[in-house]
Amino acid sequence: MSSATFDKADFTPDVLICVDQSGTIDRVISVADKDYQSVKQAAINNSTYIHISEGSYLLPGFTDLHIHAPQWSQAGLALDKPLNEWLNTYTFPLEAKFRDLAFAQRVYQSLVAELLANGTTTGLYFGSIHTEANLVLAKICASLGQRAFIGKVAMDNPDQTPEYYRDNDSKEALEETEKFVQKMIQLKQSSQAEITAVITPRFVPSCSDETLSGLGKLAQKYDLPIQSHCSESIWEDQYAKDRFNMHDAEVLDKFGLLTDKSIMAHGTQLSDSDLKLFHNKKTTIAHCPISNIYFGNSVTRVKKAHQQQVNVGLGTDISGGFSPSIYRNMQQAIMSSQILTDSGDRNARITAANAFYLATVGGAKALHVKTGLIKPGYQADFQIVKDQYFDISSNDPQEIFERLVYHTNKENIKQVYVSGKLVHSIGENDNGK
Ligand SMILES: O=c1[nH]c(=O)c2nc[nH]c2[nH]1
Repeated sequence: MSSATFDKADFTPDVLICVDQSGTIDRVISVADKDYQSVKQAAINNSTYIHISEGSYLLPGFTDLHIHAPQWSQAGLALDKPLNEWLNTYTFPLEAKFRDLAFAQRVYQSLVAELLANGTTTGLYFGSIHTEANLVLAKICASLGQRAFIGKVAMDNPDQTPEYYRDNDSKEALEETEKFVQKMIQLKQSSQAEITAVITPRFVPSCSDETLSGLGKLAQKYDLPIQSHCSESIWEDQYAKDRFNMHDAEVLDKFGLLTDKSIMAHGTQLSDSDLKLFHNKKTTIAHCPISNIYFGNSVTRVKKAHQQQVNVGLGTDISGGFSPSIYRNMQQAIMSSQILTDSGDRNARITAANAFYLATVGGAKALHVKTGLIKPGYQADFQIVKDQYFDISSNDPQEIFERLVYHTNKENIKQVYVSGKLVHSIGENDNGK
């Protein structure tokens, strides 16, 4: 199953999906094609054939567009305060601990394994301010086989960050960011892993003007993705207006931080004109529907953004969001859009097919990776998912699809592949049958 369009998921039974040595989908052969049997037999003979049994389905892996890696041990805790109090009370003290690399190793190993087990084959991560701990995360993603985009968090504004957890000044924020970028380039070359550095101003309140501007220039110099938060709560939206007399999105743009490689989390407060700016800049929104319930003060207008041709993907926002599962976030995205509809935005409701598109195609477009679809030329990022209600429910393809969106949990995700490589497995494939 994969997205045909924003509104429709495709279901293709009885196909052979051929993956080449580099982990790219080479051909998708239908049972009606004349070489179906011979290609299948050749794969059985050389032991590369994997059969997906009745009641299980092959789906593209998911992209999680917003993960705060150092907050993993806090997931499901401490969600009782508004954003700025939450940051100062719980989150900055926790992130400050990542100067301890042994602690970073333990937490990051657990997080990346958990995300893979939940079907997330590509992750876009905020690290902490610590260059070395962020490299620990990169090495773990490389060794566990997840495609990863990772940012050293830059935050130097003494008015909005505590002394114990900030870059000392703009010079340090920019130098450490550049050092991280260069070390990631070296690590990518030596490991051949799919890892990329991301320019990461935490958000406008945390950063001085010099840092915002310097980071915009670094993104341009190295042609890198950018991630931050934008208009994520009433407080944060108002902060930009008070400091710059501009919308948050306009501030980010002024500093060169809205590009076609930018992914801005949340956007609950984005106005129509902000969406127009996102469209013009080809910037993506990382929609984090669980987190928005706690911090967003509103529901992100996904349907409106889509209508204004703004790309949208999904994020768990660990730990503003408590769940590492993109399935759980697809469900919440649909439920939250119903609340928006009930509040008077009549066209706001999104469907299961829409949510699945965000989790697959939307995320892949944001990061300019060829994943999210099961088509020749795309990376073989797959999850094999068992429909736990196959025996007792309708087996109409559309209903199977909706059931998978609503009921899949990590126990049902049997195998996960990134670029054709098995990165997670529970249970057996019935190879050769
Ligand atoms: O959900 C969020 N989590 C964070 O860590 C953060 N920092 C700034 N803004 C944020 N929002």
